[in-house]
Amino acid sequence: MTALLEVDDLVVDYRLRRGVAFRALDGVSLSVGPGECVGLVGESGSGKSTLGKAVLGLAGVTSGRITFAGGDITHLRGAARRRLAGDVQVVFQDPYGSLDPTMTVGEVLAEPLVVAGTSRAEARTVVAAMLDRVRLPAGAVHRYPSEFSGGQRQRVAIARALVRRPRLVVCDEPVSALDLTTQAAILDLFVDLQRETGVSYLFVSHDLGVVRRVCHRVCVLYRGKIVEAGPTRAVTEVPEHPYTQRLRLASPVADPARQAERRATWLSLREPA
Ligand SMILES: Nc1ncnc2c1ncn2[C@@H]1O[C@H](COP(=O)(O)OP(=O)(O)OP(=O)(O)O)[C@@H](O)[C@H]1O
Repeated sequence: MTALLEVDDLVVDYRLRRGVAFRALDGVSLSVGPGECVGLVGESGSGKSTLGKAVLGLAGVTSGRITFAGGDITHLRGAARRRLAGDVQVVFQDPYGSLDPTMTVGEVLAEPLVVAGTSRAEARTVVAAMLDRVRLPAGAVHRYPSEFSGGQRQRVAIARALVRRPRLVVCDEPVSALDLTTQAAILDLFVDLQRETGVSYLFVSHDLGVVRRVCHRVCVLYRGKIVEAGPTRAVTEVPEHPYTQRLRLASPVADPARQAERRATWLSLREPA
């Protein structure tokens, strides 16, 4: 499979003060294929968000290369970066990262379409269909993000990310702030949307249980380096690297009692197709 996103030997240094830098990513390579969901897991501080930011052009790259659909986007800025927004989108942990609280949901969703040249009438139709897809009521267009629950607000953020039909969405801990039942519903939505649209995800999470539910493959990041990568089932069930094993111990996946409880809750919450 030809990769949609390719990250090759990426190094990101944060400059702390004059002459002192911190290496947040140290030679990271990974790829995401079309229609593929690749998980990036690791404990806090391992560099997950930094990788997401580098792909989005929000973190400066020291060395290495990021290519998207065959084009080098490593240092893309300005108008070229804005053009890429049609193809590469993001869902943050905090929906307010992408939702302007002063705009109604209808305005939030229509804005990227209108900016891209869609007529207002057509944008209204696309927005209505998008709201239906993320299972929000049509009346949501007139309401403000602050008038929704955290889970509903995340549905708005997902709709906003997908409204221009991007090819890749960077999902940065998109369910971490939600309770378990809402997490399940939102993760199911990610899976369904991926199947319906063929979009790819780079899915960042500290929780092996979360990536297990959505991802085809998983990469494990430890202190800025990928220490293990492979099919989701292999990495989450029989991890080889000691760090992944430790990560698994910290995850509900590892505890049979909690795993059974969690699985029962999640399965019972699966919405009918
Ligand atoms: N702007 C910055 N300036 C300096 N250091 C930073 C900056 N952003 C992140 N770091 C450092 O880089 C490392 C990786 O941070 P990053 O946010 O990518 O980790 P993470 O795995 O996403 O963690 P979390 O799950 O807590 O968000 C951390 O040690 C962090 O302190």
